[in-house]
Amino acid sequence: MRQKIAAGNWKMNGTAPALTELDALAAGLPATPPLVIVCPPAPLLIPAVDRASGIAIGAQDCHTAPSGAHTGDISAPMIADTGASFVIVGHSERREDHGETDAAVRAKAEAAQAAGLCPIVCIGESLSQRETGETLHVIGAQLAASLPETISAENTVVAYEPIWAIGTGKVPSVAQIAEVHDFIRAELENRYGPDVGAAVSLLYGGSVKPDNAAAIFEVDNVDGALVGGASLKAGDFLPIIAALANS
Ligand SMILES: O=C(CO)COP(=O)(O)O
Repeated sequence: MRQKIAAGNWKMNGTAPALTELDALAAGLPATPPLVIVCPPAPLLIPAVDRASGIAIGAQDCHTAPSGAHTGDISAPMIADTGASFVIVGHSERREDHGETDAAVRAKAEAAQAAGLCPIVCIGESLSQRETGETLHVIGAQLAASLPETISAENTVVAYEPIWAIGTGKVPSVAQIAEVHDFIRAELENRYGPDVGAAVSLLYGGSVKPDNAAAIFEVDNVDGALVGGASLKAGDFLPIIAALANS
C-alpha cells in the first residue's frame, strides 16, 4: 500500500502565532491518519518541529550545496538539523520567481536525499501548455530532468501541481488529473522499475479544498495532496486530511 500523504505548504505565510494551528491539527487528526506534513516558512521550522505532535515538518526549498558562500540560502543538512524530514523542491513559484531549472531542481532533490530528507518534487504545466496540448510532453520532460538518479518510496514524493490551478480556485477535472497521474506512474515504472515506480506516492496540488478533496482522492494514482491556502487553518486542512483517511 502506498503511503497516503496530506502535505500543507504554508508558502510565505505565518509567524509564531500561526504555530497554534499545529496544536489544532494534532487535536483533530482522525483515528488512523495519513502521513500529515506541514511545511512552514524557514524561521518556523525549529519551533514547529518542537511543537508538532503526530505531524511531520518540511521545508519549502533547499540549496544544492551542503554549505558555502550562498547568502540567504539554506542547505539540506541545515534543514535536517532542525528535525524536519521533508523538503519541497521545484515548486512552480520557485521555478518562476527564482529561475530554477529542472537541473537545479534535480540537484536540490539529490542534496535533500543525501542529507536524509525526503524531497517532494513538484512538476506541472502552465495554462498555455495545457491549452496547446503539451501537458504530457511537459510533464514527461520535467520528470526526466527533475527527478533524482535513484528514488525509493521512502526518499522521494512527486507532486503534480498544474500552475493554472494554484491559488486560482480552478481545479482540473478528475479525468484530467487521472490522465496525468497515470502518465506519471507509468513514467516512474519505466525509469525506476515496476516495484519502485508503483511504490512512490503521487500528490495532486492546486486549489485542493474541503469541498473537492474527496473527489480528487478517488482518482487512481492520487495518493494525497499538496495543499496551499487551505493548509493555513486547521479548520480547513482537517477535513481534507479526513477525506484522505477515508479514501
Ligand atoms: O501551490 C500549492 C501547494 O504547493 C497549491 O496552492 P493552493 O492550494 O493555494 O492552490
